[in-house]
Amino acid sequence: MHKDVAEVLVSREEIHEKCIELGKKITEDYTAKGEIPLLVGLLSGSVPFMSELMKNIEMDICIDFMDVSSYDGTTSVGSIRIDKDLSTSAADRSILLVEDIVDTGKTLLEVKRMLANKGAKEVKVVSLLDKPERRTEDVVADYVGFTIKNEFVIGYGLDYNQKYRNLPYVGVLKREVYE
Ligand SMILES: O=P(O)(O)OC[C@H]1O[C@H](OP(=O)(O)OP(=O)(O)O)[C@H](O)[C@@H]1O
Ligand code: HPA
Ligand SMILES: [Mg+2]
Repeated sequence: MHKDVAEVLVSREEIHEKCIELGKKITEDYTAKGEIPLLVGLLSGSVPFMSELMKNIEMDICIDFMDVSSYDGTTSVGSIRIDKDLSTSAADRSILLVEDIVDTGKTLLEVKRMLANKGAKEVKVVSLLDKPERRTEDVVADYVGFTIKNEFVIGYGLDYNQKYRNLPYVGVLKREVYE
């Protein structure tokens, strides 16, 4: 375990199993409604989860990425900045947004609004983690891997000041690292 991790919340094996389960459910749901989703990953946090999840979706999906940022250290700055927009047209597409975590919900709410403004037919969300205690916005993910307690987590895409994204598990960051 990394020296800055207080506790492992979700192991790499649990994430692996969850991605199989979520991929199966997403395949079934989209097959049933006859839609091919455009998977949109939010950079940078969604990268490890998206790469694991997409391998378990058995349809001819397309993928794209957006880069939006809202966090400085452990603090949500309240407004989001777009650093990279979609390369594909969102018009009339069934979009499945891929997130590492839904925390306050601000990022998700803004991105959902942007995609709706671009004419997306549907915007659903799959998130590896959900931290409902911190929610300030009325927004939910349609598919959730793990619901976690209100602690700052790192690993499997999640960072603290751009560090720890490569850890193969999700862990709680030791308070002494940021206090
Ligand atoms: O629900 P919220 O309170 O909006 O927080 C969740 C968002 O914040 C983090 O992204 P961040 O802006 O830190 O960018 P990153 O993915 O590059 O780390 C995380 O990856 C989510 O996208
Ligand atoms: N860890 C890392 N990034 C985050 C978190 C978190 O707990 N919440 C929102 N962005
Ligand atoms: Mg971040």
